[in-house]
Amino acid sequence: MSDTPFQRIIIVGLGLMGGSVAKALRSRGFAGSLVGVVADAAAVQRMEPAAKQWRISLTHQLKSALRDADLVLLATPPQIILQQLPELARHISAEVLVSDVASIKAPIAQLGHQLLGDRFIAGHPVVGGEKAGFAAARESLYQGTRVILTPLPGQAPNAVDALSGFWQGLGATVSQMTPEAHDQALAATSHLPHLLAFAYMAGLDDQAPALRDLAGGGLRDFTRIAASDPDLWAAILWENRAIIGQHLQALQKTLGNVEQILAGGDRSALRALLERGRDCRQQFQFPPVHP
Ligand SMILES: O=C(O)C(=O)C[C@]1(C(=O)O)C=C[C@@H](O)C=C1
Repeated sequence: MSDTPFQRIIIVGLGLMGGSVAKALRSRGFAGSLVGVVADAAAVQRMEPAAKQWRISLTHQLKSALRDADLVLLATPPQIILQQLPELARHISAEVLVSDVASIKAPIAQLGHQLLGDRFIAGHPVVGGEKAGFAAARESLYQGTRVILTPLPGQAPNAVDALSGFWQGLGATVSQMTPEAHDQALAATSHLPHLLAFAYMAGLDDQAPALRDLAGGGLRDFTRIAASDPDLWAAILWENRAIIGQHLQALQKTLGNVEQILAGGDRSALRALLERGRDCRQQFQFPPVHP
């Protein structure tokens, strides 16, 4: 990691995603300066011992941190990124590259480009976990995973290359698409599955006292992501609500179909649907499972 194009990196938000970037950088030998911007003075105090172990300097003042940076990585929830971008734009110098890790791209890319022009390249490492916070962050999180960058067409190729090189240095494979295509695809592969897992468990709430000791790994695996942070997911789902609404309509059709199959007693149609589901799943290339 000594060959990273950036030597002064600021990570805004040291939760699972930002914390994992910091730990990955240090464990791969990054010797430059690493500053973590956290919410407030209490967070600085609370996180100081853990941050020290990873040679991360902490501050809660974004403005003063920005003085000394060549890469600023926004790793706060999307609703916070949308609030932080204007402050960033007011204080940042011309040479700094800014990126983010949010699951939703169109509104962030739009505002980022509007405020920072070529200096902003939106990004999304397609990996995460239901556990939040710096303690849950892992140095291996990005190893073998995909990072999607959504630059403007023709945007400064040097900056895009530098950011790609940064993520590749952490073990990721980098690709590019438009923010709109990203949000359309991720609605199906990530956002709707989260919504369904949360909604399914919410629907079981009344029966939970009777069912709680009767679940196996099936329910655990199907709903693991319903253990994720509701604030974070409310923001992601809200920002992508129009596209998710379209996907929900398609899903309702599928479920209506299943209902008809069951009501009509069409066992071979049921089997065919399940087979189609299994075969479809086999086409996906999932990221590595981390312990
Ligand atoms: O593994 C999980 O718990 C995740 O939620 C990861 C997951 C996903 O696969 O949907 C969620 C959001 C991220 O932006 C990317 C990946």
